[in-house]
Amino acid sequence: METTLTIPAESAAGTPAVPAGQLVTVRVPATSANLGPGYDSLGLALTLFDTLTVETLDSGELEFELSGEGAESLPRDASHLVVKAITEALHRLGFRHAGLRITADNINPHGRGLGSSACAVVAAVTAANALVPAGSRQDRDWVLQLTSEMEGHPDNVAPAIFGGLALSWQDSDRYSSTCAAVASAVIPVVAVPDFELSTEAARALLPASVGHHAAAMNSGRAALLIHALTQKPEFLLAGTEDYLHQSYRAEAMRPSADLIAALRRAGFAAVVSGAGPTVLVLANGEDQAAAAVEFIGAFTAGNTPDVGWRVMKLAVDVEGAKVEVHRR
Ligand SMILES: Nc1ncnc2c1ncn2[C@@H]1O[C@H](COP(=O)(O)OP(=O)(O)O)[C@@H](O)[C@H]1O
Ligand SMILES: N[C@@H](CCOP(=O)(O)O)C(=O)O
Repeated sequence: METTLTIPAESAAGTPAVPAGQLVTVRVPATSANLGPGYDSLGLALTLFDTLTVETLDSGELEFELSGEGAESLPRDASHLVVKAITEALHRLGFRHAGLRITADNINPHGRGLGSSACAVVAAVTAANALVPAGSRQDRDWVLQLTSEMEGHPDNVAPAIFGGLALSWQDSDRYSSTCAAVASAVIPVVAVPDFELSTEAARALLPASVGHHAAAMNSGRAALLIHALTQKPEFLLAGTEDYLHQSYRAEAMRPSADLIAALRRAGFAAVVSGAGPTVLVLANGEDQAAAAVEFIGAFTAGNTPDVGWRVMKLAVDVEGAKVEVHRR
């Protein structure tokens, strides 16, 4: 999560409010970005979902019903990320709200590298877009532009919007993304530790530039990774080698870095999920996925006794953000 977008106070004057009583629900998948060498460009949607319901009010109030992740700690005012993103999205669409009831069931763990902030802004912007009249609504590319701007990089928001494996890139003022079909043998396994690392802090650890050799090595692996993910999973281990970010961040997530090194030595394609500290294994088939779960259990029991890990065998979500309009 990078950008805080603010609306000038005077711009709200004269802007129509979305009528009260509109009700939409959006379901958005968690995402694992980077996948090793795909820093700020590759991301995979996972079958772990946050659900956001937004109702427009005319009371001027903000009401919150929060459950799951962050229910006790997230702010219950205009500084809540979902409220900020809805407010900004409505502004860009030529509207404002006159009060909101936010009901959020957050399953995606926060600050763990599974794209929770991207999940939140995609849900919010998608909901805002569904709340305005049909003639004012925009397409999913518009959602990609705004949410990438909010996040500062497109690699989480693209798979959260479109589902599947998203390959994203950036021109000076425009984000683009396309999807590739993941081979059915590829099974994502995540090990989520009980400590957090904010994406902002993890990005601050990266150098301003890297050498030509590292860039060349990384290009080769990123190209190989797409082939491995889509057609030849036997190349997943080689294709997930990264030269741009993981080594610089390792000290900030030592237990995760140790687990990844051990998994890779044992032949599993393990990487840092997003900016960490979650560990992602891209398993080649059910047997390897089961073996990865077992390996993680045994390694962490013996080597990271102070860290609690939640290990989940997931699947690739191919639907992306789904919106349901209850009342308009
Ligand atoms: N569903 C949500 N509702 C409100 N704020 C959220 C939500 N999800 C994430 N956030 C905010 O984003 C922060 C995590 O963002 P970030 O550091 O980018 O980690 P992550 O890897 O989980 O995206 C949380 O601490 C919280 O402030
Ligand atoms: N490319 C970004 C991805 C951040 O993902 P998150 O899930 O940790 O927010 C980065 O590596 O900083």
